[in-house]
Amino acid sequence: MAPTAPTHLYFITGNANKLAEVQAILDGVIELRSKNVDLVEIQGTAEEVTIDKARRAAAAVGEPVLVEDTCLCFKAMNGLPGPYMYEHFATAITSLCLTYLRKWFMKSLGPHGLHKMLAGFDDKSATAVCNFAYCEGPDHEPILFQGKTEGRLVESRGPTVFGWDSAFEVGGQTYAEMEKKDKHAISHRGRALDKLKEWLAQASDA
Ligand SMILES: O=c1nc[nH]c2c1ncn2[C@H]1C[C@H](O)[C@@H](COP(=O)(O)OP(=O)(O)OP(=O)(O)O)O1
Ligand SMILES: [Mg+2]
Repeated sequence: MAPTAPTHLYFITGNANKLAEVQAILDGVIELRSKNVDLVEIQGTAEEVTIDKARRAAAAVGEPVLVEDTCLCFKAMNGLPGPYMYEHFATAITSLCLTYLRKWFMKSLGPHGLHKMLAGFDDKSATAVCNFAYCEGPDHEPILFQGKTEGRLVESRGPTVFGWDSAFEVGGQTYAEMEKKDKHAISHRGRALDKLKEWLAQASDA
């Protein structure tokens, strides 16, 4: 059965900053309700984690749901152990990184210390990747919407309200230094939600 456009969506998150951004970006597009459901996050690639999370959320809520998973990836670290080891390294890092490492890094280094992660590397480039998954309800296949933004890891500049916003620079400004609407116009989250909006528009025409 082809997925149909929902009239409302439950955005399942425990992160208040994400919720505020998603509400702002989807304002006037769809009725967004929020719910914090404690969901088990499996180990796997970012895409697998998000799709599985959407399935669990739909089963728990019994309504159309949206979930999101964000990660910040560093080119220097991926490239490090060479092409052969890369596969093993990347798999191990992806699964570990997703659930524990990135939170551990954020907690122990904080936004002010985050740049130290790449202290030994010349390449400071980083990619912010956002995966949203929409699931119409229990027993429906989730649909994935991905957005990516290239930037670099810098010493913290701007307010340290949201995760690594003050340490991720795009076009000369950190996310934290940008007006919210300017961040949304180029952010990983804004880009992923552009795809969701496009899908919603098409699905409601169909
Ligand atoms: O635009 C962003 N700007 C700066 N930092 C960000 C952003 N988006 C996520 N982050 C940070 C917050 C969290 O410390 C970490 C993992 O995010 P992530 O695991 O997806 O979120 P979470 O577990 O806090 O919420 P949820 O309940 O939706 O899974 O990345
Ligand atoms: Mg999470």
